[in-house]
Amino acid sequence: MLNLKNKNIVFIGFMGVGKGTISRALIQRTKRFGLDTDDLIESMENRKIKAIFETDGEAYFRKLEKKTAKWLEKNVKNAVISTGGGFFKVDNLDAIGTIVYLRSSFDGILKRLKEHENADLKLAKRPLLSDEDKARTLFEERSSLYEVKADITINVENRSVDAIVQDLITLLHLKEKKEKE
Ligand SMILES: Nc1ncnc2c1ncn2[C@@H]1O[C@H](COP(=O)(O)OP(=O)(O)O)[C@@H](O)[C@H]1O
Ligand SMILES: O=C(O)C1=C[C@@H](OP(=O)(O)O)[C@@H](O)[C@H](O)C1
Repeated sequence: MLNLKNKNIVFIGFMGVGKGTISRALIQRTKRFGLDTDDLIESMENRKIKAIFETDGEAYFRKLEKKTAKWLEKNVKNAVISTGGGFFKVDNLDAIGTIVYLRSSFDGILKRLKEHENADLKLAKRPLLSDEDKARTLFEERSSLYEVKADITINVENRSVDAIVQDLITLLHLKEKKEKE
């Protein structure tokens, strides 16, 4: 069983790359509890992310992410945490846990989202994906930044959820072993 000194495992990466999906699969494998920062924000505000962006704008949403990050650092341990695509910019990311970056190309992410049976819904709930050109620019701006923040980077393009989770567990065990030495 993973110990990692009760550290949280925190997923970062671009919108739609699979943070929620991989985090839920890891929760099943490790029997840890899981949290999602967008879900925490939606319950704190009692409205959807889309409505928050529409009514109060992105800057307000980013403040809520910072507040969530502080709460996680102070109150949560031994959990699997999935985050929104811009959450990685909070000041205290490192203090929340072991950071796992899920990496894919932009086209790989779009292809997957568009193939999904609820594709329209998946795209509509993400305000920053509504304009494909702008989303591509954002992806290019963020790609190297995610990499810098990561303790572990995993390639997820064209790979099954099971294969990704298996790799991740191996890498987490290796990290655990190194930290014990
Ligand atoms: N490895 C994968 N293989 C196939 N489909 C995936 C994989 N990872 C994610 N998906 C699908 O991609 C979509 C976006 O995944 P999601 O976990 O919601 O992304 P995020 O939380 O990063 O925004 C979902 O429809 C999900 O089922
Ligand atoms: O990339 C971003 O800045 C955002 C990603 C979204 O989460 P997902 O990555 O789960 O789509 C959500 O937090 C919000 O729409 C902003």
